[in-house]
Amino acid sequence: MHKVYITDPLSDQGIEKLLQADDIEVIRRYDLTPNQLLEEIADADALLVRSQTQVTEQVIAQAPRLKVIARAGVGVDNIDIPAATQKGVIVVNAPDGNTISTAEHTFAMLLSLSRNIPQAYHSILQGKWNRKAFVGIELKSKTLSIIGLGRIGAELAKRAKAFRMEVMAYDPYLTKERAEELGVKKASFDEAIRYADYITVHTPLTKETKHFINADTFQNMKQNVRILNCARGGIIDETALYEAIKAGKVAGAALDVFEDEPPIQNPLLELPQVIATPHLGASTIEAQENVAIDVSEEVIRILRNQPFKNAVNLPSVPAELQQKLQPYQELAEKLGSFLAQITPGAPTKITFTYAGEITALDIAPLTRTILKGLLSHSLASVNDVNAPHLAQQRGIQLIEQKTSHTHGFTQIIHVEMETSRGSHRIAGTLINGFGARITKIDDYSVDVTPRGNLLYIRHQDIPGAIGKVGMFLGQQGVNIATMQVGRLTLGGQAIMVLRMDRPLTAAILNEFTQIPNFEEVIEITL
Ligand SMILES: NC(=O)c1ccc[n+]([C@@H]2O[C@H](COP(=O)([O-])OP(=O)(O)OC[C@H]3O[C@@H](n4cnc5c(N)ncnc54)[C@H](O)[C@@H]3O)[C@@H](O)[C@H]2O)c1
Ligand SMILES: O=C(O)[C@H](O)COP(=O)(O)O
Repeated sequence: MHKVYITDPLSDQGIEKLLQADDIEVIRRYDLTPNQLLEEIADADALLVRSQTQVTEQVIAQAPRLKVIARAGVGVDNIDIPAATQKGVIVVNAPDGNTISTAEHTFAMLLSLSRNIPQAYHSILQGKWNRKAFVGIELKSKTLSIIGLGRIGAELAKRAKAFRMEVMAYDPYLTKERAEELGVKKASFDEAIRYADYITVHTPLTKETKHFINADTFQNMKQNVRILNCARGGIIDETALYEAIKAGKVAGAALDVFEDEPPIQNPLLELPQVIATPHLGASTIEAQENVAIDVSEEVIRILRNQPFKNAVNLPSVPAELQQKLQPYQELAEKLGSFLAQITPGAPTKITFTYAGEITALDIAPLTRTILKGLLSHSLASVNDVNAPHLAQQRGIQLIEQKTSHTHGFTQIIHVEMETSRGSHRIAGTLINGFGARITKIDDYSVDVTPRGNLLYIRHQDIPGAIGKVGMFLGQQGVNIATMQVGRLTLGGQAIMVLRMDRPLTAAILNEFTQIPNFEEVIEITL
């Protein structure tokens, strides 16, 4: 039974599939202190959060069974992604489900800011009828600059256009075609800042966007500019914003997010020009249902080892590619595993070479799988998520290449591993109707099904070697299912690969290695 912990409130309708799954137990624990969280989630297989739960390195370390952290929303800045990646924990989010709600909320803030609606409401509740104090401005013909024209930025642009605003956007990934399609002017950062009547930020919070809007930026803005942040606290420097409002440069600000949430004694909230909401961008019935459905489905797929879509710490593999690569996955993992078992020493360089039909595909996911197979023999808890990271951490050089040399096969995957104690190579293919085959080990051509209990023997090619192996294993009651012999020259070095019906005991293996002329005897489990 998989244990799924939900530590921020999610829509009941949205998590229905999780609640109904026979193999899943859902445990809901809200408003935990950081210490309670550490105590509670020790047996979690999955953790579902919104923006409130801080999923730190310590939290991840505390949950050794954790396979997936799912963020029911967009921003993953409350999750320590490097720590999750290192531990092989998949992080998924729900990038699409709250786009419209957040764009609408931003637009509501834009209108509220322009017409002083929150301030006027507050005043009327106090019994006042002060029409002069709340004279606003129209949106029509004003310039709105959108910093970050992604999903939310683009939806906001459409709404602003409908209100006949001039829309400018700064986004380094914005193409001319996309800007034209949305009817927005593609601007430089400086232009977006200099000519705007309203500036709204819709980027993620990253090292680059932290304090993107700062004291210097405010200097370059128009007098009486209005500022909005419904993305992430920290993109705008709050101290600089406070000073700019106080100095009369900024006429007003609308904030849904803060550098520290909840904002306690934040001086910005004392200014009458500032309107604020408590991180409500995604808080609609629809958005909450959407994101909860999205992450519930992802979590179920991941716990059941099925393909999933929105991993933040794994390059996404389109479903069509995933389907085409599927038949190669087993071969890839077994090649890595076999090679690791015959190659002693610490890996320094691994070269992955692909030839034939397979080169038409994006082979990066296969490289990750081979690497997982390779590293699993020396490291604990390796998976597709952390394998490249673990290799990089250990200074292993990874080379991925494609070639046209198929050596007569439709496709070939070739892996060479160099270690502190030498190097070995392995190649394999998929044979139509027969499945995966190892076709080469170092320079020896073989035809080995990479499955089960194998015995790899390196020996001198002398008469009687095969008989000795058969006799020895027969005496031990071990049946040989298949046997492959590879040699380069008559009487030279040779190898044997046997498939046995059962594994050998340590004592039998030890006795085997004592037989003269068998230079290396390695039992391989695939
Ligand atoms: N207030 C809320 O409740 C709420 C709800 C949803 C999302 N958000 C936040 O809104 C933000 C945007 O979400 P989204 O779904 O539109 O994301 P998105 O990934 O679709 O869009 C982000 C855009 O920012 C651009 N960008 C990245 N770095 C940039 C930079 N240095 N300068 C300019 N542009 C840059 C990207 O190219 C991208 O187009 C995120 O921070 C997210 O966490 C907040
Ligand atoms: O990044 C997001 O999706 C939003 O900030 C929403 O956060 P929430 O799920 O805590 O409302």
